[in-house]
Amino acid sequence: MLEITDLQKRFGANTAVDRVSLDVRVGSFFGIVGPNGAGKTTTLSMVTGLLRPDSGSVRIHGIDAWADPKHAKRNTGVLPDRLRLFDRLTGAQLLYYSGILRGLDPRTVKERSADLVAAFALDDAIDRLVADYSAGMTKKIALACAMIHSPRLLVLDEPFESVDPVSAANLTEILERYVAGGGTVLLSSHSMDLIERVCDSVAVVVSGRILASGTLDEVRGGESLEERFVELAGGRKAAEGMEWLHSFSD
Ligand SMILES: Nc1ncnc2c1ncn2[C@@H]1O[C@H](COP(=O)(O)OP(=O)(O)OP(=O)(O)O)[C@@H](O)[C@H]1O
Repeated sequence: MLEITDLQKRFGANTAVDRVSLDVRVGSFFGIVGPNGAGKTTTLSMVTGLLRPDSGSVRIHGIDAWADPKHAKRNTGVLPDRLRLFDRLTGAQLLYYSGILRGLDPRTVKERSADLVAAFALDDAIDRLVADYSAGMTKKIALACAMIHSPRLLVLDEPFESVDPVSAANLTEILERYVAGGGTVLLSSHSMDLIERVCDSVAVVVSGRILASGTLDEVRGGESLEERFVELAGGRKAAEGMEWLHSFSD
């Protein structure tokens, strides 16, 4: 479904993504994990056409995403990192806008919107301005907007950040059903538990490089994902110093 080859991005002297290659097969639930600043968002932004790579290629369903972005984007639904939504629209208007922008006819948009609102339990909020939504509700409406054109691939940057456990379970179920129906999900998350529960494959990115990737069991190698992650990320740092913190100012 997705073939990333030798993707590279530098910001000045900082190589944020260093020759990353990754294959995500059709029907896979693929997780990317890595410490803060590892290059996850930069990689996902280059996959979804939001950031131009310095070199390397991205193929989505066989289409070169940077040579033929229009075609590739038709196959992709995106939940970007810092959500920039048209939040002076109501949830219903934002869904309608997203559907029309994706070339759907108004009737189809309305039908799908009703299904999405029910699935994401947004009934009470749908006629309110998105600007007034909580962080978790904003994630939900953004994810609903990303799914309305029934893309083959969903690329989700930290979809569960600020989402309560009940809503996270609800979102997970929606995504699992999407994958069971032949969809493919690529997501980044800091929640090892969640990745272990929902993903079949995972890649660990550290300092712009993929240090491990494969099925969950291959990457874990008999340990928990968290243990493996900490090991690959360079181990825990002992919390030393800052004795002044215990000298309380009163
Ligand atoms: N627009 C930019 N300009 C300059 N540097 C950037 C820019 N975007 C990202 N970086 C740098 O690239 C590196 C990778 O950042 P990125 O946001 O991809 O990390 P991340 O793995 O998503 O981190 P987090 O888990 O904290 O969200 C960091 O060193 C970051 O400072």
